This record gives sequence, structure tokens and C-alpha cells, in this order.
Amino acid sequence: MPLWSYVPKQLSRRSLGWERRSATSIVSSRPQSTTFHYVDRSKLRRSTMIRPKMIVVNDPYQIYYFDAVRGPSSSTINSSATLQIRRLFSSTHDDDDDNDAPVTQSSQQAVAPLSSRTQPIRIFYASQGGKAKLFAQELQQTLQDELHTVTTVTCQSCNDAQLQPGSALHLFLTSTTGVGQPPDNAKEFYERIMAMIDSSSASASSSRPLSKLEYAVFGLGNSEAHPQHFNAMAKSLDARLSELGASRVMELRLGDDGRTNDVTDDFEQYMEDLLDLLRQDHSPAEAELSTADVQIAKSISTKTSENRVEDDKSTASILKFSKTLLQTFLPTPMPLPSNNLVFTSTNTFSIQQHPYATQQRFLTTSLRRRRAKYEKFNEAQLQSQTAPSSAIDVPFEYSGESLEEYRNKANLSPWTPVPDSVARKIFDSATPGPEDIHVELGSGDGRVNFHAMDYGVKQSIGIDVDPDIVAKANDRLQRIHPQPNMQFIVENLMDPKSLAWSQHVPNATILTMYFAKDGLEKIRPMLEQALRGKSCKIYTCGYAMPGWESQIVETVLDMPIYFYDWGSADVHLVRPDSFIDALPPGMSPPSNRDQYMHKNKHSTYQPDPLPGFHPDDLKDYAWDDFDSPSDENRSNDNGK
Ligand SMILES: Cc1cc2nc3c(=O)[nH]c(=O)nc-3n(C[C@H](O)[C@H](O)[C@H](O)COP(=O)(O)O)c2cc1C
Repeated sequence: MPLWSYVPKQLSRRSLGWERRSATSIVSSRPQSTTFHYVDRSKLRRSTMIRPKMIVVNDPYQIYYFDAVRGPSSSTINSSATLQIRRLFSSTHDDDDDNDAPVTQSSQQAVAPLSSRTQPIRIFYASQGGKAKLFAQELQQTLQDELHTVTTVTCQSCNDAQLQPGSALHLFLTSTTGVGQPPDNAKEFYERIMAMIDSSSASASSSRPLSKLEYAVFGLGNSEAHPQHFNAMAKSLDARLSELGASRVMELRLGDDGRTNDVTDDFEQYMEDLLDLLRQDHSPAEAELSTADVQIAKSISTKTSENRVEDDKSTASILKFSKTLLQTFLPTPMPLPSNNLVFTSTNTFSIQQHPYATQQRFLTTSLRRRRAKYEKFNEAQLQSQTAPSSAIDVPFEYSGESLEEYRNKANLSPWTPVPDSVARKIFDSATPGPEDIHVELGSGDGRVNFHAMDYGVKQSIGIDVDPDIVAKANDRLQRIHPQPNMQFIVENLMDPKSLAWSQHVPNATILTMYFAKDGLEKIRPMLEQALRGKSCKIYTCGYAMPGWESQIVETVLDMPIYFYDWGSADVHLVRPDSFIDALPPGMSPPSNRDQYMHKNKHSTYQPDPLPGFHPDDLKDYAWDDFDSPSDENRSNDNGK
């Protein structure tokens, strides 16, 4: 079963890379490195035994940060192990660490600053046995996950036009074969490069043929088997490109396949360093903390409670990092509130309230406000038919139609996305089993349905009145997460004869919806009719079903979730006396009301405590489902 999530690509790739290896292997394979790992909560639950350094409780993402993996050896790791965190937000290489063995060799050649971090990237590989090719593919994926535009070709097919300067960052991955020779698929390329008119004698470097071309070379070789010709091709390519006037933006990296080395480790280190280089603008580790940052941090930490972070500099780092998060992930730049931070400390410390979470809460609230505003659209607004000015002002992306048309179509309420953590909370509560059939009324882009599948329901059906958004959900279903037991259909819930009421709702065992109050009011009679004599767990988001009393109310990021346990064997829908007469035949009056009332009532959602590590959790996990090549839209999807 594919696990679906809205983890942005920037996050998912890294977290998966980490999770695939499992916690133990991270510690044992890279004990000296300092890394961040970002893990979506739903996946974290399955795999981690490591306590995160920092939890950003936000929405739609739960991001866990692990930093400074410098823990005990793998043999001493157990489920309660907490990695020792060495330094918060340190860079990948700890300069003060004597034990950090260099994983790659570097040449002493000059390295020029990268001109632009957003230019397209071209990867050229030269591979005899296929390893460099694999690395090139991995690198492409990783860079694409970071939203770079990347193309990968063999060195052979690299033509002169592609070597034109200024157009792209050129990354070369080349192995050496034979006795210090180029792989077959790069012979011609090497000859061409070597034969290029050597203008190294030109007085101005700018007049050389490859001036302004920016490049970095990673070599694959074997120092033990071929000490004399170790990485000969990478070395000569790197030197030659420089001779031809190109700018080396990263020192030559020589991966070593020798017995005591693993070229894969070298390559991963190279990728991390390359990513650091490309992210430099956003790196809190590298950015200097300004006095203002520290000032803000001071004011925050004095405002906050018992367990404040020890020093203001760390606080400032976090703040800065959170700003980076905001810049990176929020669709619209927003002011950063600095007054809602609470630092708490457990074994490690975590941030329960984070500016980003606050932002998201603000967003969620603003969505609700927006919805309320939308509901009150008056005639004058409709008549003007002007499209809303910015994405933040609209509840849904209009696809050309007028607001009025959409409003008529979305006759219950306009679609507004349910935050992912709300959806997850619903299914955490519903604890679906393989027999459950989930139906989402007003399914929009289908996000809740995908979550339902993730939680293991037998079938999930999304029903929405708007064909455009249903098409969108179906498109995602077909292209990104194809599976037979999901369906998105167009039905008008205002039509009592709709298949929704005669077929789908009666079969549902879990029913979810996010309608405004009057929308709920409108569908309630049909819902009650359709569910006569059935058992179903019903969840409404944002608004309570008028006339019903929920057994549980949970609030996740300011959004209440109401749970109604309709007609289960021993629990019946709790409704005021006035409604008891209207109970469908076969249903007895409410009995276990007390059992449910006030349970979790208005509890505020906290992340689950991290569970222990159970290798079994990983067994059936279909990681590859994440790597669908057609995944390209996921990061931009954001529910739209
Ligand atoms: C037949 C053969 C010859 C090789 N010659 C060299 C060499 O001269 N220098 C070197 O550093 N590595 C040499 N290697 C090691 C490879 O470069 C190294 O294993 C590399 O990871 C292979 O990458 P590829 O699969 O992309 O070709 C040789 C490997 C083979 C199988």
C-alpha cells in the first residue's frame, strides 16, 4: 500500500534516505557527520528510535530534526537511546573535530564562488560499470527534490553547446577504467576536451573557451587496486576544465572504491556538501546571527517558561532556522511572530510551539476566516465577478469560471483543504481496519482519501460536486498513487437521489466531511436517512453537525474535529432528547453518553510521544512507492 503524504520533496527525499538506512546504520555508518534529517511524523512513527532534537509542530507538516549524529556505537543503541547532540545547527563538517576523517581527497586547486544557486544544473556522467550512472541519477533526483532544474546525460552526448558558459552549473561524475583510462562512453568527450584549443596562454582568463562555465567534478576510482592511476580521469578532467577557463565551484572530490573505503559514502558526502553549497543563502548554520536575532531570542527566552534553551545564541539559531522554513515552505511571505514560542525540555529539547506552527495556525485560522467571509459574499461582490487577487484570498483555485458559477456549484460550501494533521488525527482516532470503507463528502483534491488509504482502509471514495477538482483528484490518483480501491466521483449531495446517498454513504464505515454549518444542516436529513440501521464513524471538521452531540471533540491547530459514533453496537449517536424520536428504526436511545462526554474534549493536539524502535515496523513498508518517477508535482501540489 503506498504511503501518501504531503511531505515536500525537499523533505521527503532526505528523510527517506535516512529511513531506508535505519537508525542504527546511520549511527554506525556515519558516526562523525552532522546532519539534519527531516521526517514526516507518519513515517517517523514507523522507523525511528532516535529522539529528535527538535520537533516543529506545524501543519501540514510535522518535521523532526535530528542533528549531529554522533552517538554511541551501533551496538549500544537501544530503543531508548538518545543521540548525543553535539552542536545545534552546526555545519556538515565540524571544524573542531579531530576525529573527522576526510572522506574524500581534495585537490588544492582554486575554488570560485558559485554565481547563482538557481541556475539549471547539468549532470554529465562517464561510467564503465554503471556506478557513476546510478550516482548521476541519484544526484539528479536529490537536486530535483530541492527544486533545481536538472538534466543528466552521458559525457558522450555532451556537445559543445552544452558546454557554453553561463547557462548552467555543470557537474561531472566520472569513473576511471582500464589503466587510468576513460570509460567507453566518455572517450570521445575526453578527446574533445583535451583537443580543445588550449588558450591557457591567453592573457585574460575570460578569453579562454570555457570561461564562465561553472563546474564540479566527482571521481570514482580505486586507490588500492590502482594506486598509480587513482581517479586519473577525474583529476585530468578537473584540471583540464580549469585550464580551459572554467570556474571550479567545488574542489575536486575523489571517491574511493578501495577495500577500506566505500565510494557510496564518499558520494553521499559529496552530495551533502553540494547541497550545502547550493543552499548557502538559506543556511542558518552559515548565516551569521545578527545582533537583532540575538536580541529577539533574548526577549523570547525571557518570556518563555521553565525550560528555556540554555543560551540565546541557540535560540537565535532556531529562530533564524524557522525563518528559513517560513521562507521555504509558506506560499506567501508572512511576518514572523516572535511572541509565541515555548521551549520545553525533555531529554533533549523540543519546541512545541514554533513560529512556523504559529504561522500555520494563522494560516488555518485565516482559511476559516476566509471561508466565513466567502459564505457572506454579497450580491455586489458576486456581480463584480472579479477574480480574487491573491491565492491567500481564495478558498480554491478557480479554473476560469466565475465566482458565481463556482459558488453555485459548490452549493454546500466552497472547498477548503483540511490540514494534513487534521486528517491524520481523524484516522488516528478512527483506527481504520482492512474492512473499513471510507467516504469523504466534499472531497476536494482528495487529500483526506489518500490519508485514509495510508491508514489502511479497504476502500476510500471521495465525492465532490465540482468536476474540475474531482478531475484533479483522479489525476493524482492515476499518475502518482495509482491504486484500484480509491475512487473520486462527481455527485451533488444536495440531490436526495444522488448515488452518494443511495450507494456510497450507506456502505461507509468511516465518513468524513468539512462543511460549514449550513452545509451540514442541509445534508443532515439525507445523511440520517442513508445511515438508517448502519454503523459508522462520522467526523466533521471545523463545524459540528447541527442537532447532534459529538462524543469527542479534538482540536488540532485550532480546527475542531467532531466525532459521532453512529449506531455502533454499544454506542449510539448522542443527541438531545428532541432528536431521539427521530432515531432511525432499529437504533436504541443513547446509552453510553457519559463514557464519551468530555473525553479528550477540546484537547489540544500534541505530537505522539516517539515510540520505540521496532524492526518489524519496517518489514512491509513499500518505500519504493515514494520514488515514483511521476512524482514531479508533489512538492508543488500543496493540496491544490
Ligand atoms: C577494469 C577496471 C579498471 C579500473 N581502473 C581503474 C583505474 O585505473 N583507476 C582507478 O582509480 N580506478 C579504476 N577502477 C575502479 C573503478 O573506477 C571504480 O570501481 C568505479 O567505482 C567504477 O565506476 P563505474 O561503474 O561507473 O565505471 C577500475 C575498475 C575496473 C573494473
